[in-house]
Amino acid sequence: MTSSAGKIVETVNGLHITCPNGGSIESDSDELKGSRSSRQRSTRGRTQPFFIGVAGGTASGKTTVCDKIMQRLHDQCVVMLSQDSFYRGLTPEELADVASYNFDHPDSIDNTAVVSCLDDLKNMRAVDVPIYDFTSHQRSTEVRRVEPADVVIIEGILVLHIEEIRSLLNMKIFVDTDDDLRLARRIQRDVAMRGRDIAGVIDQYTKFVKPAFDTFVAPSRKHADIIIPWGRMENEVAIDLITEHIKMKLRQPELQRLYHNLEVIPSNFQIRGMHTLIRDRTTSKADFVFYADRLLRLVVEHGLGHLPFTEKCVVTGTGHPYIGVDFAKKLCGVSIIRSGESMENALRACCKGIKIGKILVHRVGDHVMEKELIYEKLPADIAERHVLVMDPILATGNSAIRAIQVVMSKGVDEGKILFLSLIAAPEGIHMVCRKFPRVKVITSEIDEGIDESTFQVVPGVGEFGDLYFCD
Ligand SMILES: Nc1nc2c(ncn2[C@@H]2O[C@H](COP(=O)(O)OP(=O)(O)OP(=O)(O)O)[C@@H](O)[C@H]2O)c(=O)[nH]1
Ligand SMILES: O=P(O)(O)OC[C@H]1O[C@H](OP(=O)(O)OP(=O)(O)O)[C@H](O)[C@@H]1O
Ligand SMILES: O=c1cc[nH]c(=O)[nH]1
Repeated sequence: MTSSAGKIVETVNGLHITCPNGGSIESDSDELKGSRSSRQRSTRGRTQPFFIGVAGGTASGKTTVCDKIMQRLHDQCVVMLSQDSFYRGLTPEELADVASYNFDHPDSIDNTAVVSCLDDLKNMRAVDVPIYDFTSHQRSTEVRRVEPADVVIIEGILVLHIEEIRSLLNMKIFVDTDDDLRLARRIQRDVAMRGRDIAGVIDQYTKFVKPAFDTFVAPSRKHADIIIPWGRMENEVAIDLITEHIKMKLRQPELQRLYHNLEVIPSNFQIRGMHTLIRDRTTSKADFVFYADRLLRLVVEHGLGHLPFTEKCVVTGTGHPYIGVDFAKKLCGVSIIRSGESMENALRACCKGIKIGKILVHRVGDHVMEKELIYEKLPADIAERHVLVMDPILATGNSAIRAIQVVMSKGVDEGKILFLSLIAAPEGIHMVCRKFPRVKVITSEIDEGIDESTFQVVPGVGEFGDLYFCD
């Protein structure tokens, strides 16, 4: 099946998706609503899984919570690891006096192996996970092969206690179950499944399990994003909320999962159509400017939506009150010369009489990475304002970083800066979002990357300034 625009490769919900080179496009309709460019990149290149850590005291129900999350995420590729698999095997001396061995101390686990395993999965490499035998207190000679997945869940009493593990997690869960109930379950389980007797279990609990819970496990609760009350009743509402959040995260472009300060305007076919026009090298200058202006207006409106507001009540033409909001006061724009100036009209059209400053940066000699300030003209009272820094193209991120540094050097708080762009490369997003975690970075599409020799965004548009300003 073909169309004049190219080969039709998918039909989704009645919508035909065309791809000139006949390449494949994923057919999930939710993806179509998201950023197609970023999705194309992620299906071709590496994506990172979503990491969930589930901690809680012994026999708190961590495994059940993980199983339930996995069941609800049945349409995703999910793998589960247990910190227990990484227990160190006991030496002959330790085995000789196993009753004195503290299995609940962080040192009993090979944390280097846990972190290396998570690192491999993060880089989409398969791993061999040890198999631990609770009866012999030894690792088996066999291993379990775990393939990379969209979601990786790791559970264990100490996963939130260990900083190196914690720092890899996108979501941290603590399962909170009554101590009495946990002890009762522990006795039942260790006798039935781990070859222990009741007296031995209680002795181990009093000597090691309870003190370690109080010292390491319970305090790690403060690192949790979510604490799930668990126990006699299984908390289905919590499981639903958690899985909905994970599904939402998985639908987001990968970079948005990494950076809370990155915002990609929700796409639709109207926006995709305008992007197609400005990216088409055969588009006339007049059309390029027309559609770029429309898109820039959307970016600016979206940016303004991130400013603080106050509640305001007005009386409508019917004499009834309408409870609404009042726009933020004290803002200004700063355009990065030259391309950033293309956004000034959009900002003025939205905010009548807004002050707009300008910054000109230039690369230092042949150093693409280093930008020096050539010129700046900023409102004298900029420190009291919210600042919208504007540049349609975020490529390496060096211009944006230099401009943000200049604005901050005038006393503007990082949290009061928004960076607005039309097209952003992942390289620039990493640079800016990492360096300024409190600057909100807003863009309408994320492209594949930067050409290493020209430093242009790919697929990009080309030289935005030339296309917009030159005949
Ligand atoms: N006696 C003994 N205990 C061990 C050994 N290895 C681990 N443990 C115990 O195993 C416990 C960790 O497993 P739990 O968190 O209870 O297991 P779980 O099945 O994940 O628990 P839930 O899913 O929350 O019910 C620690 O409290 C250790 O005391 C061992 O070789 N011998
Ligand atoms: O993220 P970076 O790698 O710094 O690149 C982005 C910058 O490059 C472009 O400007 P250019 O230097 O081409 O000047 P122009 O605006 O005058 O076209 C663009 O408008 C940005 O300012
Ligand atoms: O692709 C690019 C990169 C920087 N500046 C542009 O105008 N385009």
